[in-house]
Amino acid sequence: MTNTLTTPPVAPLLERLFADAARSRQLLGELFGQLSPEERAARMSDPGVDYRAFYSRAKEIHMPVSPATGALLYMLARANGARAIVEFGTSFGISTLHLAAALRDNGGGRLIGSDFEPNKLAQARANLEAAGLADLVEIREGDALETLARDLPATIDVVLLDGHKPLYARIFAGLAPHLRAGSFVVADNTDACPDYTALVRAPGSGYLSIPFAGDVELTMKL
Ligand SMILES: C[S@@+](CC[C@H](N)C(=O)[O-])C[C@H]1O[C@@H](n2cnc3c(N)ncnc32)[C@H](O)[C@@H]1O
Repeated sequence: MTNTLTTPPVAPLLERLFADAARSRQLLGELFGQLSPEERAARMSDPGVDYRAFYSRAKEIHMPVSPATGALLYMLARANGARAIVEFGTSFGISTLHLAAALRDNGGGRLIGSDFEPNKLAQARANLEAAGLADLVEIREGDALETLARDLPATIDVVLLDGHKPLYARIFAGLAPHLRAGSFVVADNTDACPDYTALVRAPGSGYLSIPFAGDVELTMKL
């Protein structure tokens, strides 16, 4: 049985994008090298830090989910029959392509992405066009604290948290009322947001939540 993720045009496009991302990782090292230890710590843990300035300097850098996390996103969205997906942090669209491929194979739906970097928005949209998945995706331009706080689907089946780490708990709080039993939330790089993991792991929170692959948190609404 054929599927969208592992066949052309999506599969070769993802292969190229992951290769581009691996090359851009060196730029990330250089960018972090330009920050003082205090700036580095704040960048990972302070919700009030000027994160927009940092991401502007990182506008050529992909910072994608890993291939394994990408495949997991596709599997989760297929498994729970996702029709509505929200993504905090789209970048060049690598995670978006995995999730939109799942929507296509589920028979359709809507993915709301978010980013504030014009270069990344343009590249992500071009990648979705090239993949034949653009009709399923709306990428909202601006700070996700605002763009993901309005006009959300009544029910959201899958969420990816992958923008500025210290904002996860706030973004999640806005999306949580839309989750249903069986909805999944995947949060990348959660080493940097203990407040978020404490929230979803708390006994009686209404979620089952586990860490895997080092710093990814997988959460299901009970
Ligand atoms: C780690 S990258 C996302 C990678 C993407 N999920 C993928 O797998 O290819 C984080 C992205 O989130 C964006 N971002 C960070 N904080 C944001 C915010 N508050 N609102 C909108 N976008 C944000 C950055 O510009 C950056 O492109």
